[in-house]
Parts: sequence; structure tokens; C-alpha cells
Amino acid sequence: MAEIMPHIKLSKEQAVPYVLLPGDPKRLDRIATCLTEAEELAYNREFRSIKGKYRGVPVMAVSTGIGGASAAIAVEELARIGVKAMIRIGSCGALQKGIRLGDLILVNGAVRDDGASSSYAHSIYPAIPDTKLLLACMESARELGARSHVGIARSHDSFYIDEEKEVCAYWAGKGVMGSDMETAALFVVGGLRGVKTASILNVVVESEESLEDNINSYTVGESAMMRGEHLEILTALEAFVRMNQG
Ligand SMILES: O=P(O)(O)O[C@H]1O[C@H](CO)[C@@H](O)[C@H]1O
Ligand SMILES: O=c1cc[nH]c(=O)[nH]1
Repeated sequence: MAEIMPHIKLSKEQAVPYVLLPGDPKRLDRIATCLTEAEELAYNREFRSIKGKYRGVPVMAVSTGIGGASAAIAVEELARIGVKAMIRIGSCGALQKGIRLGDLILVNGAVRDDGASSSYAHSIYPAIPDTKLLLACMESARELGARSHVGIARSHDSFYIDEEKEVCAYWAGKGVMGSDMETAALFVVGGLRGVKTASILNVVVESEESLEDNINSYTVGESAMMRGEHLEILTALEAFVRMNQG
């Protein structure tokens, strides 16, 4: 009997080497429209999964939910069933002026301001993507004509802290491009488990704008943010095609 992972509810028999990792389970519906032979595999808690093909290459997508803790569980269980490369398809807030809604941030390192990655390794251990996978994402984004920026993200555990404004200003001052909640955990856990990782973040809040307003319009609207999401999905899928070509 195939062992089924306790949270993602997937087994080795279902796994393919390449996986997209959105946070939001609903994003899988939009990923599915880019695939052929798309089928839902499982849906347990925040972990929803689909499988299909992109330009003939088998891929899966698994939602990680919000935060490093659940993302780390997804990465662990996916590594255990044989996944070799994972690209986060996330949303983020920009920390620098000039980065616009729907722009993509291709993360080349993450500030580990989350709890999950700290439970795996001291905070001086770097949260970095796989170089080849990041380069594949950069080439794909360029070919697709996506407005993209390569730089550092800060992964955190809550944006409702009393000092949020000051904390964001601090990291903006250090040149950090955007904030999300899962990239650091993905990079650290993936790195420790020998999985190639990358993270593409679609900007849904411009620097110093209202977080709630923009996240709300992201969930309902047809907009620059939705175009950004479509481009980040295609960028990741094209990167997997490049990886598959060797
Ligand atoms: O849209 P996703 O991929 O979930 O990413 C961002 O959105 C959520 C917060 O609204 C956090 O998970 C954050 O990292
Ligand atoms: O500002 C934002 C927007 C989305 N996700 C975050 O973590 N921060």
C-alpha cells in the first residue's frame, strides 16, 4: 500500500518532479487553466493539489496556506514523495517605490523573520533559492515580457503587529523589495532537504498603500494583479520546461 502523507494526502505514486506552490487554494483553479489533462488530486485543510501537463511536461500544484509553518509541512511532505523542484507562486507587498501592482519579484534571498525557518536552522543560515531554477525563472520572465525585479524578500509571520509600519520602513531601508510569509521557510526547508526551490511574488500592494484594500481587490478583481498572477504562473511553468530540457 502506498504511504499517503498525513497533510497533503498525496503518495509517491502520484508525484511528479515539478511542483508549483501557491499559498491560496483558489489559485489552483487559475493554474489549471494553463495545463492540459488537469485533475484534482486531494484537498485537505489548506493543502489542495492538482496535476496536469504543461507543454508535455507533467507538473503538480499544491497550495501551502498562509505562513511558514504550513508551507514547511507542504515542502517536507512533497520532498518525501519525491518532488525535486518547487516554485512558489505567491503574492506580496512591495517595499520599494517604483515596483507596481502586477510586477513580479524573483526572489534571490529572503530575510528570515518567520518562526518556521528558525526552528530548522540558526538565523545566520541563508534562505536562498537554487541558482539554476532562479536563472530559469529570470529567462522565462524576460521571454514572456513580464515586468520583473530580482531581489530580496522579507518573510514574516503577521502584518497586523503594532509596529508594522516601522518594521516595513526598516527593511525598505535595507533594500528589501517585498514582503511575503512563506519564501524563507520554502528556501530553508527545501535547501536542507535537497530540493531545488525558487519564489516568484506578484505585487498586490504597492509600497505604503493600504494592505487590506489591495488584498481585497486582489481576491475579487480583474486587474493588474490578476495579470501579474497569470504571468507568474506562466513564468514558473516555462522555467520547469527549461529545467526539463536540462
Ligand atoms: O497569496 P499567497 O501566496 O498566500 O501569499 C501572501 O498572501 C498571504 C497573506 O495575504 C500570505 O500567504 C502571503 O505570503
Ligand atoms: O503586504 C503584503 C501583501 C501580501 N502578503 C504579505 O505578506 N504582505
